[in-house]
Amino acid sequence: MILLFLALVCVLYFLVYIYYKHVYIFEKHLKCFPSPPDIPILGHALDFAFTDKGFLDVLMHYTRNYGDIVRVKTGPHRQLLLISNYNFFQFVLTNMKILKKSVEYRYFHNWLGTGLITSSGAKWKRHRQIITPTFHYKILEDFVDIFESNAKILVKKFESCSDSTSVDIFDLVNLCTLDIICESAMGTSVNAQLNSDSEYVQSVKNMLDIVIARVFSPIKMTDWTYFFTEDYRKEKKALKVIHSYTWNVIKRRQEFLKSEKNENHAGYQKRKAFLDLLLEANSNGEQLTLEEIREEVDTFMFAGHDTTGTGIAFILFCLANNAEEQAKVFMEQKQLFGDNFERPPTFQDLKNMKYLEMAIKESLRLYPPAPFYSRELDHDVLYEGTVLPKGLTLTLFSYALHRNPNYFPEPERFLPSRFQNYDGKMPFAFLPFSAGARNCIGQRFAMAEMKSVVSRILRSFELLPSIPSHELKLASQTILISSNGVRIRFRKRL
Ligand code: HEM
Repeated sequence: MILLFLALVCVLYFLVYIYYKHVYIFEKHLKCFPSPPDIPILGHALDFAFTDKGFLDVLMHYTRNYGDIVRVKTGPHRQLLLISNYNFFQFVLTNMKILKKSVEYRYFHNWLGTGLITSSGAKWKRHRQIITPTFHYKILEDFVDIFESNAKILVKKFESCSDSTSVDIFDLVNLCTLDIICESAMGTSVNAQLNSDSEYVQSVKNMLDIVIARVFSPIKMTDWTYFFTEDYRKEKKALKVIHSYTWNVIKRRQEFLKSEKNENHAGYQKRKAFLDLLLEANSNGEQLTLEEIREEVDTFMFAGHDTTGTGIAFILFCLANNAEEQAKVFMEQKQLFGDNFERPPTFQDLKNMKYLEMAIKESLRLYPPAPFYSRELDHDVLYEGTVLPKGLTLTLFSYALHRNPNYFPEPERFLPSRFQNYDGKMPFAFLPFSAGARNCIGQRFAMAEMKSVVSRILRSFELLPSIPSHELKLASQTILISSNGVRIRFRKRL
């Protein structure tokens, strides 16, 4: 009897504790923020489970109807603030105490370990310091010919469909950017464009699908139920392929760096891949273990391919559907290349592509490859007099921020010239690469790559709208996609 009584007290105590930690504290501090109608325990979870429109549409619906700071209850345990407010973005991104990523990022751990994207605390800080110099302008110059040679293969692919009335460019562009990042990060080629069936390419694709499925599926979210799913087995298989590829490359590059005959070593060029720079940093006493290097190389492979792929696909779509803007970008190419469109661009050429840069920025504003990114509070934080409790997720919804007419008049229009006088004026209104300490370390690389590939394509083709005209159906996976593809048409330039 006493035991039963004690057990009852324990259960009661546990329930009160859960109520206090997950309901009362949040209710007390966050009631000032507007929130859509919800149901007990599940909160707004059903809005996401039963939408036929997708996650992105639900978030946009909340923002349109409840404002630029919305309180969302994604389940019994979790609450988030959905933020598209300028001051709040600035507050979060400049606060050195809000650096921890939200729990969703843990689904990447089996693949990326705790590389830059997923790590936090002392490990993240140390790695960021060691890796930052590898993205210096001087080093990026070496990658220009990788961009050009892979863009040429993409042009060949487009040539084969230049009579077509409508081509879905999304996957083709993504294979190109996978080749580019593989060569830049590891110094090897997976030939994704020429061999999209390769085991490595398929495994990377599978991992992206599996991770996103875990974010949204209640069964796959929890490790012990995920263990019984087909995806668990698929993940194990894919990771075996990906990790053994990365390990093999690391071992080969390590041996090469040790070898005396660097200069004349057949098969290797003088250009250094990111991996070489990390291995060198290691031998200079910076102390990244080989496992940590593996994590970072896989992180580059993940972070550096479908982001730029999406970015390029959407800018091509924007130019195809805005003939006047395309003409301006093309004019700039003519000024730089004269009649010699076959000349490979130099790094200085890329810097001089100012109008193309504005067009890419405008496309990133409308179609940010990372439409939101999140932080989790590991302690209470005070924001404009309100306590934001520990455990709260802050979701920075850059897609909605970019479409706020207060910051960008006529937000739905593609107007590259708005970036002519933009820089520096409102630094927290345009954030495709995030900002502050955890901003995108690869943004200069990404911008150079996107310019280079788009320039190569524009020098080869006039881009036209597809027939019939194509309306994008935007949706959010690990990145922004269009669920019905990104369709345009090509006309070869003579
Ligand atoms: C258009 C292309 C790209 C876009 C839009 C983009 C966007 C972003 C964003 C929004 C973040 C912050 C994510 C967060 O807070 O959770 C980020 C972080 C990061 N990006 Fe990119 N990215 C791009 C290309 C690249 C490339 C090419 C690389 C590598 C070569 C790269 C490597 C990284 C890494 C390592 C981080 C984590 C940085 C840290 O936390 O210290 N990204 N990126």
